[in-house]
Amino acid sequence: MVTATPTTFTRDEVASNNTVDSLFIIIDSKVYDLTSFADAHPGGAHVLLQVAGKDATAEFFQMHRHEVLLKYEKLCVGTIAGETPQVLTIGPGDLSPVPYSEPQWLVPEFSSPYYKESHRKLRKAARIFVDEHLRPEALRIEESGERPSKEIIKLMWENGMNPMRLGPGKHLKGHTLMGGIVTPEEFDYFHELVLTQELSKTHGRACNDGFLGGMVIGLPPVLNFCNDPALRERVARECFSGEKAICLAISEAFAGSDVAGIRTTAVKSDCGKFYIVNGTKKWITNGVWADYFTTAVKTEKGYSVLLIERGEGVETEQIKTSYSSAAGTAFITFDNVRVPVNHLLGKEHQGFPVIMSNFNHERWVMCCAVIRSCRVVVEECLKWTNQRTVFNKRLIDQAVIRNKLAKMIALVESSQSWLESLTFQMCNMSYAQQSISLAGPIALLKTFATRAAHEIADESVQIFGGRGITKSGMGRVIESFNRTYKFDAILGGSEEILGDLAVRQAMRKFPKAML
Ligand code: HEM
Repeated sequence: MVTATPTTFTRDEVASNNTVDSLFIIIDSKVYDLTSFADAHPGGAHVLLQVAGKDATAEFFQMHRHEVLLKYEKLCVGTIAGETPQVLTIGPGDLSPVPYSEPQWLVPEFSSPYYKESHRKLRKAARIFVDEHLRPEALRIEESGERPSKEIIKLMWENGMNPMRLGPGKHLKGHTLMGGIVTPEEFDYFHELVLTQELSKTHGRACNDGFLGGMVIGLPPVLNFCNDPALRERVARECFSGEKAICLAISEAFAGSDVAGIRTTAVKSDCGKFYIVNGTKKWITNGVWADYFTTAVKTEKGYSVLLIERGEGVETEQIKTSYSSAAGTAFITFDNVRVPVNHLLGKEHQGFPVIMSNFNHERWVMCCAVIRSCRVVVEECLKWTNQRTVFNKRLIDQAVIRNKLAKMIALVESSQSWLESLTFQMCNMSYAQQSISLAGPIALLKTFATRAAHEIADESVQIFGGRGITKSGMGRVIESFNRTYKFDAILGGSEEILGDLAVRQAMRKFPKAML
């Protein structure tokens, strides 16, 4: 029996620690003393006793994510003399060595016309941020349903992330972006794509919305259409810094993708200084804790958009959806809310252009995120199929599994290529041109990407089996994706509405000549 704890062991020394009173195992040439852990082991003490004193590397990686070893590092008491651990530990910010786990532009032997050095630096810095700060917070609150902490939003602000998430533009002026990696002037849609894709690697779909998703869609109408410069500056400053939260309040129980169906009304007060707002809003991301509501209302001769501040007559209630409450999805009631007339965004009765103005950008952001999440799922499946043995073969050794993976990889790669091609167009078109020429293609891409997500979610759960429907352990990313990918297929315009929009827009350019 080993009495002291040396840093190296022989395999024979480990073999003699094979009882309940002294239970050692080897995983990847490292020695773990599980004597006092065995009774607390979530998989039971019995399975550990079966491998006591032995090399349990294969058994361990069939049942656990690598991160379990990192979390329980204190159980490691040494290594096997003369052996070097083989399992790679991916550090914060590192690229994944798993094939197809990174977009092509990040694979060393591939080149891309789209990305410069500043995009690569931003990728690295953003991933370090996600690995070190955002994912740990996301894992915690995805489960508890809490609002993202003030500290994390402040950290995002200090790194210039919050204004960057609204894309290129004059709102970036004066901000230091990720320690100065990229200047406000050179920041383009590819920088935004990189940031959005990195931020979506939290493994928590609701948290991705919780981390200021409401600001990404609720603040642009204020920046672009607020008629009162002082109000605009104040709201921008408060929302970027996380001091206050904003959301976009358009959809209602009566109207989802059908914006024209809204019933919330705004009537001018007799004194002419206020709008009196009455009505309800539903499925409003971040609405539970929002201080500002960029709200679509019906006015006497059309639709208008008002910036409503939380106050008397504004009530918000959490809606329990299939993802976590960390997104703060709200049902909102406006009951005789008095809104000062300088809070009108754009022109009275001409709110449609204001409502529509950010839709393309919102949908494009959703494409960036869902496509990256699909790739995370592909990575999980590739890792699992290489680790998991069934019928004495690894899953990857089965042709049927390789076929599923081929389909999933092709869907991710084609979506990303289309996304990059459209992003290049965005970089080279004015805002007005984008509205005319890209609304259809972006709508189609979103529809395609969420259909791809549907296929990928379906195949991934088949590959993971029971673990794909289990919230913890090996399949937790797969379970979460299956529960939440539909949010992208509905929010920002449903697949059906967007497909229809794209074809209708194309028909406007249909030549008069007959075939
Ligand atoms: C350092 C050694 C080990 C640690 C720290 C550990 C820890 C854990 C943890 C935290 C879980 C909960 C699920 C998860 O979070 O993944 C778990 C589950 C489990 N463990 Fe271990 N474990 C160790 C070694 C082993 C070994 C060697 C075996 C098998 C011989 C084993 C078999 C299992 C089983 C069967 C489950 C349940 C998995 C499931 O239902 O999918 N564990 N273990």
